[in-house]
Formats: sequence, C-alpha cells, structure tokens
Amino acid sequence: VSSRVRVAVRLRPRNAEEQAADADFADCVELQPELKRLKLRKNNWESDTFEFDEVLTEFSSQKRVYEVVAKPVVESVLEGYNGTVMAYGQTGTGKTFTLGRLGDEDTAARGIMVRAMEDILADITPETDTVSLSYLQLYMEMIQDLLDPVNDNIAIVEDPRTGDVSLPGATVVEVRDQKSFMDLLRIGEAHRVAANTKLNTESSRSHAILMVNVRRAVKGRSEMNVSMSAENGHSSSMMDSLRPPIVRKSKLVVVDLAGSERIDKSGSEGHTLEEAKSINLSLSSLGKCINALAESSAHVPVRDSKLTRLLKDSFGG
Ligand SMILES: Nc1ncnc2c1ncn2[C@@H]1O[C@H](COP(=O)(O)OP(=O)(O)OP(=O)(O)O)[C@@H](O)[C@H]1O
Repeated sequence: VSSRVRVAVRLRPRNAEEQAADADFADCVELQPELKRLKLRKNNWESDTFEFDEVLTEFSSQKRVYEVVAKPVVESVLEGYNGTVMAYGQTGTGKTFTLGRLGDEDTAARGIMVRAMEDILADITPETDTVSLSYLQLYMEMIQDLLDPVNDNIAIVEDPRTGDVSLPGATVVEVRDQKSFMDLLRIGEAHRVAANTKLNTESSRSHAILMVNVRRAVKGRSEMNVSMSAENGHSSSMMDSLRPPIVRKSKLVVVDLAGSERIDKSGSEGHTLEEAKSINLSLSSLGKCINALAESSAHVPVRDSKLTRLLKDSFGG
C-alpha cells in the first residue's frame, strides 16, 4: 500500500427535487477531476479548494469507483494485510449506494461490498483458504449483531500479544460463494431496518460494519522454517510433510458511517441529544485517528470510541 490513508470524494447526480430547488448548485461546487480538486465557491470573490486522492464526478460508474477506491485495499487484504474502506457523508449523499448496492437487477449497479467479495472469492484457493464474515451495527456505543440481532451488546476483545481485535460474541459465517454472501447481506440489511424501526431511529444514525476475514494457507517455505530445518539437520522435504501449513490471516472492514450532518444542539434533547453526542464522539475520534495515520504519527488515539477501538487493527499495515 503506497500510503496509509487515501481519500476520495464522489458527487452523486442531483435528484429531481434538487434540480428544481437548487439551480445554483453548479455555481457553488466545482469538481476538477484532473487536478483531483474540489472547489467550493462561497461568493463571487471567495472559494475554498480541497485536494483529494481521487475526485469522482456524478458520471463515475460503480465499477470505476470500486477500482479506484476499494480494489487496491482488497488486493492488499489478499496479500495478507488488513484494510478498511469507509463511506462518510450526510444522509442521502450515496454512502449506501456506493458500498451496499447488490445490483440484482443490473450488475453494473453492484457496490463495493459485492465487487470486493467477487474479487476475494476469485483469488482464493477453496481447498486451503477460508473467507468468513461478521456483519454488525454500532449504535449509541453498543455493538449489535446484524446476523443475530438479539445479540446487541457485543464486547470488543484485543489480544494483548498480537494487538488483534476480535468480537468473540459475534456470529461468524463462512462464505463459500457469491450467492451465500448476497444472502447474508440481505439478512443483515433486513435486520438493520427491523432493529431501527424498533428503536425508532433512522438507519443512518448507526454505523454498519462488514468484517471479512480471509485465512490463506501460505505456499512455499518461510525463512523461519528454512533455518529450523538447517538447525535440526533434517531434510526440508521431511520437515515440509511434518509441518502444519502456515496460515496467514487478514481482514477487510467496510464501514457505512452514520450520517455526518450536524445536529442542531438547541433543537435536540433527551434521546436525540444522546444519539447525536455518540455519533459525534465516534466520528470525531475517527477523524483524529485518520489525521494521526495520515501524518504517520506514532500514536493513533483509538481508545476514545468503540468505532476506533474496533478498527484499531484494520487501519492498515
Ligand atoms: N451515484 C449515484 N447515482 C445515482 N443515484 C445515486 C447515486 N448515489 C446515490 N444515489 C441515490 O441517492 C439516494 C440516496 O443515496 P443513499 O441511500 O445511498 O444515501 P446514504 O448516504 O446512504 O444515506 P443514509 O445515510 O440515509 O443511509 C438513493 O436514492 C440513491 O439511489
């Protein structure tokens, strides 16, 4: 992976309502994809310019978005690294469209999750490698299992030795083919809708987290094994047959973040205020971690929220 954090911006097409109401939009927002810039015009004289690793216009296809945003991450996961893809933006900006579309009726519409799994399943060796997943939602600092929603207070466990983060309480399902993966996504999405109806919240007030674990048998001898066989004086072919296969574990995490809209503090009270505080907590601590990673800082402050604790070993590397 060339750099630890890459940021792309995607502009979705305006819907009919926006086209009617907001005719000045094009005067305010200008994408400069060749320069990888986005310009926000404040008035006739002033504008702010933001630089991105990728600028995707309203004409960018789902395929192109996958290729520039997620494919490099998926490839590094297949090579044994952990990686994360996150979508951030206000409600209605296209996070779920970009990540979660199944593309049942039109394969060109497939989102990042579906395309990522296709690439993973195409690359692994089914006889020796396994792919499994958990699907969760994080709401008000509680982790709920979207594959078994009664399980709604899952603990995050960190291995003190390896630093690996795991959720022993979450359902883990092995994925053997694309169809079973799509079924799991559908089940998770249905549970997400049902759970949020029960809590009387919009789905966009929670973070949805898909964790894909890849375990691959490593071919060939590692350096450690070569020196081991030399020390013992055994022939390496004999050692090969006695030695258990080396398994390399890696993880792809795809996060559909809660809507980033600012909640009017004066108008929010009780439950809504608590909810807003918890979303702000996780998004602001996520922001701090991303800044620390982007600056290659030695200290990444993951402790502040469940979201960042959960992502600790998935920030790349
Ligand atoms: N690139 C796009 N091309 C065409 N339509 C899009 C695009 N992106 C989003 N849309 C449409 O815009 C609407 C809002 O998108 P979506 O539901 O993905 O937003 P969201 O950011 O996930 O919102 P929420 O936070 O409420 O879940 C949907 O109707 C979706 O189909």
